[in-house]
Amino acid sequence: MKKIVVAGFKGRMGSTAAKMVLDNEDFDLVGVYDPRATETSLAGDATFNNVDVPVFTEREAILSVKPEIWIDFTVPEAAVKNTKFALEHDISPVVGTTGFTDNDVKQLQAIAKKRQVGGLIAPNFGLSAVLMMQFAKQAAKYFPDVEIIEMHHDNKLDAPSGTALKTAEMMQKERGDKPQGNPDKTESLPGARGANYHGMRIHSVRLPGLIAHQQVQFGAVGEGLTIRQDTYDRASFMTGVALACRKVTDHHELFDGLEYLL
Ligand SMILES: NC(=O)C1=CN([C@@H]2O[C@H](COP(=O)(O)OP(=O)(O)OC[C@H]3O[C@@H](n4cnc5c(N)ncnc54)[C@H](OP(=O)(O)O)[C@@H]3O)[C@@H](O)[C@H]2O)C=CC1
Ligand SMILES: O=C(O)C1=N[C@H](C(=O)O)C[C@H](O)C1
Repeated sequence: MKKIVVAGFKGRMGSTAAKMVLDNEDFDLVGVYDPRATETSLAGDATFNNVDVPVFTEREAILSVKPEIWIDFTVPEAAVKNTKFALEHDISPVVGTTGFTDNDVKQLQAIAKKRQVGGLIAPNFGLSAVLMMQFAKQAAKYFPDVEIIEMHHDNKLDAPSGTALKTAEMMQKERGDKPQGNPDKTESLPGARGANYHGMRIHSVRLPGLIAHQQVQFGAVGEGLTIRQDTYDRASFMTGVALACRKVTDHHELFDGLEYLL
């Protein structure tokens, strides 16, 4: 049984992940972490079947339960520190928190390499999203004019989404830099053309009722191609999180994307 700790266990994703760990016979939930938690155990919390799992508010204290895997769905400032802490204590991170900079990822990969600890940072654990990114990368080679429209629930903190940024990065490797649209364009409302990533435009929609959705829309002379992915339930992310928890300890480096473990 893999001993797992979940950081951000009160959040939308953290609570879903903690329940997935509890429900999986290959996994043992040895603790949950939130520095602002006031309870000391999950016993008494019906969301988690009243199981007696310790609640930690201090990172150091987590070492007492000897976790092998650290699942993280928190906020970027906390997640970068948590991932560093996990790697430095030979705990394999499985991180879904978005908002890591390229520099954060490089520094954490260096620590993982030095300590020979396996881990994963993935902006999206949904298989449909991983495929959408790969299809978009393929298409960008032939259709360099492209815009990303990502759509999320209105409680989301970061924009653009981690998935949109990763999609743009992957497409940029194929198409390079290319300004799009009319060079003489004007914007009577600032931001009307969206964020600019090496010439590609990214538009972030935030609405109640949505979970996570993305459309990658390509245009060329006389034709167009749209690749769309929809998340209808956060449970869909758990296939990828569980897969990562099973595989990550077989490795000795920190991967940046679920595709490296598929
Ligand atoms: N990779 C993927 O597939 C997915 C990634 N995400 C990403 O996961 C992250 C979380 O999303 P979501 O669950 O919707 O957000 P929520 O706001 O619902 O949850 C975030 C949780 O983090 C907790 N938290 C805040 N600060 C800390 C800290 N210093 N240490 C530990 N926990 C802390 C919050 O607790 P408190 O209430 O006490 O502040 C809260 O419970 C986001 O970055 C999001 O983009 C989301 C969906 C899928
Ligand atoms: O905050 C979310 O909800 C999601 N965040 C991730 C992102 O920023 O890409 C993954 C998914 O889109 C849901």
